Amino acid sequence: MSVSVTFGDERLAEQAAETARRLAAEGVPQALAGGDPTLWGPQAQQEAAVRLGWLTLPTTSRALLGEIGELVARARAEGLDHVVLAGMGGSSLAPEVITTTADVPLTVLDTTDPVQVGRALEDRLESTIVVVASKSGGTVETDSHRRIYEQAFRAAGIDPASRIVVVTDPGSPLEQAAREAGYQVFLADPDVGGRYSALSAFGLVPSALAGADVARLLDDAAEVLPLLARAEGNPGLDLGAALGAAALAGRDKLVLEDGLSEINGLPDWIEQLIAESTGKSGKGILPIVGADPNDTDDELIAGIDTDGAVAVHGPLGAQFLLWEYATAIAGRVLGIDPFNQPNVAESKENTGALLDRPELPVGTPILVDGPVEVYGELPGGQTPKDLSGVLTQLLEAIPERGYLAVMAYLDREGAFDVPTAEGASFDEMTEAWSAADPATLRGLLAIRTDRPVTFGWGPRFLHSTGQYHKGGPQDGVFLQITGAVETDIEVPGKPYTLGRLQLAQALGDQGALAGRGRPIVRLHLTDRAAGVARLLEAAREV
Ligand SMILES: O=P(O)(O)OC[C@H]1O[C@H](O)[C@H](O)[C@@H](O)[C@@H]1O
Repeated sequence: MSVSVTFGDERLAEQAAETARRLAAEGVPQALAGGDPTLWGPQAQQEAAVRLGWLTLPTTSRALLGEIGELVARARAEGLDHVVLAGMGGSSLAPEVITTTADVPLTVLDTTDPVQVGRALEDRLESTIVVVASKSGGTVETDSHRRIYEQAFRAAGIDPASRIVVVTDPGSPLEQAAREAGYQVFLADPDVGGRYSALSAFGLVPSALAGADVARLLDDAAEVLPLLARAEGNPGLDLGAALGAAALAGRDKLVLEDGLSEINGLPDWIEQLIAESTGKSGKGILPIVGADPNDTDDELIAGIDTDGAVAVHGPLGAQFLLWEYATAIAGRVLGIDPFNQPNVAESKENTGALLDRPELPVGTPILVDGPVEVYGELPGGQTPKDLSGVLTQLLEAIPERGYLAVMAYLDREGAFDVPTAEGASFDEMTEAWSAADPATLRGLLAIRTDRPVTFGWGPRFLHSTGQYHKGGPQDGVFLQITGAVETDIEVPGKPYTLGRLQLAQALGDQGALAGRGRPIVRLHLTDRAAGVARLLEAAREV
């Protein structure tokens, strides 16, 4: 196995080398590899003391392999061939990369979209096994999924205890509920934060059930371990020094490229790791996924097994550990605590308060353009005549070093349901999917500006880039998209439906962003399919 960090940019290589030398002289690599919690200053020390367990996971997680193997064998013997993972952020992003890279199917539920959850429920319930994964055990989305699946299994005459497996931290409310219900429980290492948990039970249990070789993942990570205490020839130090030094020098937009890499989807996982770890106290590195570089001077291109100003080569297990270590190093360089997420709770609290109200305060649209209603206040105060005018005004409002974030509280797989002509070629099908996919908006807007345009699915991004949006540099402009719900799903035992929760999540985050004075507009699609089509059409007219 070869693991390396290489530089395609001389200036960056020099800055990184200088920073790495300084860190080595301070004894940082050795101290980090040894789990020293004092590296991020006195304020971070208490949290860091219980957040460095990821450094030993490549060896400690091996103890889980026996029990995981037995679970996999049982699932196979019982013909449970549909693996569903309910988990947000760090509790699902790693398994998603592991299984897409291994090319094995896993249905990930990190959404409150009723259409998307409904599709999963209708898919092979009789042979479904659900992994409910939540470190805290209190995450509302995951709690809702558990309740919904319990009811669905019971209604189908299936004992939920034979189909629900839980991954959580010891002592969490989910552990208690799971024990009472008789579910199999995997307890994760509590000294590992969510976004650092790829090589813990959170990454391994669902991935193994789906058919990925998780022992191999640990082997590949274990090979990196001995390098991490080194002052020289330490790829984690080189990467962390590069990320930190570049950001300090103003290159704080991190374009993640994975070109023809065999590792599939790692940028989505890195996005959470970097955004939540660094985006706070008005500082941070903004990860940009799925976008072409703009060649601006605040951009840093990082390649995963492909070229870049900095490039990281190595198998997936090694990549996980390297990026985690590098993020901790970058945190030290930037002077932030890489283990907390101080602003995530705000939107959640807003959502909770909104759900207590009899009606959600949606407001009155300032403009209606066919199937798209526009809510909020446009920067500049004037209301344009149509949707493309709205998009133009948002693009014009992006500050010099800022960005536009598109946040779609919609069904992330909906585009694949679009009817395609019989006998359509793959290219024709791709074209049809792209024309029905809200994510297509990102690229259409990106070509109208040289500022970064990011795209996130709500509420998934709330557990990832949401921290950066609220805690990082206050130069974002925000575009929310919500959609009408035709068939809603009740959350058993709760006074809300998924649709209401989803809308409350959008409004809760809107409140947090608007409260910071950030420009934010919500587009509501009164007909989802027609709304996406109109939106993409309007973006082409900008
Ligand atoms: O695993 P859970 O406790 O359910 O948490 C899932 C996610 O929730 C929060 O929003 C955190 O900011 C994330 O870092 C975490 O990954």
